[in-house]
Amino acid sequence: MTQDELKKLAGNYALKYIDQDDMIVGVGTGSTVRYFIEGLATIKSRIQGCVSSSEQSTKLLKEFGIPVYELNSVGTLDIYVDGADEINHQLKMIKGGGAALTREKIIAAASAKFVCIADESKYVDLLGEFPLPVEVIPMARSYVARELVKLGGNPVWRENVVTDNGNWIIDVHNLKILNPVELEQKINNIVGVVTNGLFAMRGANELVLARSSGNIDVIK
Ligand SMILES: O=C(CO)[C@H](O)[C@H](O)COP(=O)(O)O
Repeated sequence: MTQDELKKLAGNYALKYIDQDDMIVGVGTGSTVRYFIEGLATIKSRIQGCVSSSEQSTKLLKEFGIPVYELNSVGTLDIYVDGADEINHQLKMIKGGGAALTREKIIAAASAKFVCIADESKYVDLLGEFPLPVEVIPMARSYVARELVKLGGNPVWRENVVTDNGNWIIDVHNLKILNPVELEQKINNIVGVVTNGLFAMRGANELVLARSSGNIDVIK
């Protein structure tokens, strides 16, 4: 199966988590989530709506006629479904390839359960081959980059990308992430960093993993 077919498999499988009527579902961003949203559209009469992690997902949800709520107007969400750029065996992730990491992290924090949907290529032993995205306040870009070098990384500014929050992204290459929780905290402590793409303090609760064979494994 192609990677795209596997993403679709994982996205569709996650509909099983919509197991009550009138749920408000947290949705992430990206090509795997796109399939989840397409699936949600087929059961939209059963849900109340969604909280969205990006302008891109909001647009798609609205095109499908799915109501989109502000996070501030709802309580704790039962479920948040999102993809990942890398996920390890402890279900800690690198996210932010689509530059939506900050809103994704906020909704994940405000949800009781985080279900990650991914194809097998994302499942890794060690995080860090995928460059770690860091969202920064624009005026802090070069200061933050110098601090990231001190942590052993090779920061590269993702030019021409402005996040939904009006900020910039630095991708940090060559990090061997042996302690994701510690690194997440260290990077978040650099002044000018909004957040970084390590989802380690709050990882996923379950991973819906589409194996290249076409089988789905649910890893908890
Ligand atoms: O973190 C993300 C966006 O900020 C995405 O979840 C991540 O990039 C995976 O995307 P895709 O499903 O397209 O491979």
